[in-house]
Amino acid sequence: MSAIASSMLDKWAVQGGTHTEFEIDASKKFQTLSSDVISCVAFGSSYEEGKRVFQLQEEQIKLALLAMRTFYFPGFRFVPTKKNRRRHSLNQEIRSSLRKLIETNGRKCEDSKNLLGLMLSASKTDNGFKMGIEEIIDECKTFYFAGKETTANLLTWATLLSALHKEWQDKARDEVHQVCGKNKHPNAENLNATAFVNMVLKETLRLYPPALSLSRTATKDVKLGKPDIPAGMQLNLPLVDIHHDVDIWGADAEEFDPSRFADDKSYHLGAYFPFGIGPAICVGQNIAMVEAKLVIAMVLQRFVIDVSPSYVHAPMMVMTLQPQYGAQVLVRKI
Ligand code: HEM
Repeated sequence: MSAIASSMLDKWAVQGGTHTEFEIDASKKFQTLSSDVISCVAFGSSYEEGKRVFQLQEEQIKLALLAMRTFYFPGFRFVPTKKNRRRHSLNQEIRSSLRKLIETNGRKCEDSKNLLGLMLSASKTDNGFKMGIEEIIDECKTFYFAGKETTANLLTWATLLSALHKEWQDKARDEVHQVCGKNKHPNAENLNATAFVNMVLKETLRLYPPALSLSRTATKDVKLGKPDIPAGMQLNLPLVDIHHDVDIWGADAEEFDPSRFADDKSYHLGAYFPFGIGPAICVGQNIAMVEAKLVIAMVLQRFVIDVSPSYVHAPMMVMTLQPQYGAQVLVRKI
């Protein structure tokens, strides 16, 4: 991870050339970085190899959003309209790209402990947990999707908020320099001691949670307080609204204040749940937080960040919460 982050930051420095300060779109940079990290850490491949899958999934998201905004007639998805045919062919192409990727990288992953290696070992066991290739492809699809957008958005909003709140950026950088040094890559031990970075990330996840809401379907009749919920009813948990609720967070709920998470302060499970809640809670939350802490710490080690005059604040929901016109920031080498 640190090698991938370091290579991205080297490219920033080259992009700046002789300029002391230059503009980057943090959103684009972090999309590529998190794609690379998930490809490498989970599947032992690189962004270039997984690129086609990411591109196809982006097109899938656009088509899924269109469908979600349209009135749905049961069975309509089987009608061979132009969009439905494209949806089908995208799914086929993603599956065949992943199948090829598994064939190419599978052998070298077999002895490694990455996700693909573990799934391939599970495909060879004779116990009740044997996984078939189609199941492995399904899991890969989920991990590619879940691992890329969410972490990229956390990094993007954390960078923007640090640029807007220079006092927190300075505190976090001083701490990183003190704990990890100015030139060395942070490691697992010293990253744990970067309390301010952690607080900034947690507050970012409160104000700009990548997943805005969760949905659940009642499997049996239940009574939740006063309302009766019949089996089969779909419930929407408006995570973002709860994270901004003044009754929970106080009158300054809209303000960015990482000190809410000082001294590892935790909140009620139903008040703060950026990674979901219950048995379906995000399986990638630890890797996502390690990645985010590492990348933010490495950015702060090398650059000072300001919001660019060209940045337009327009958070937009595209499956995850993204900046509609990009996240333009000015970076200055230290
Ligand atoms: C900041 C980053 C991330 C956020 C905010 C996030 C958030 C979430 C949320 C809200 C859910 C739904 C949980 C629920 O329904 O209760 C979820 C599920 C999931 N996430 Fe993440 N996620 C992040 C990063 C990742 C990463 C890096 C991976 C992969 C390495 C990942 C893999 C998954 C998977 C596989 C699920 C489905 C779990 C299941 O249905 O059993 N996530 N995530």
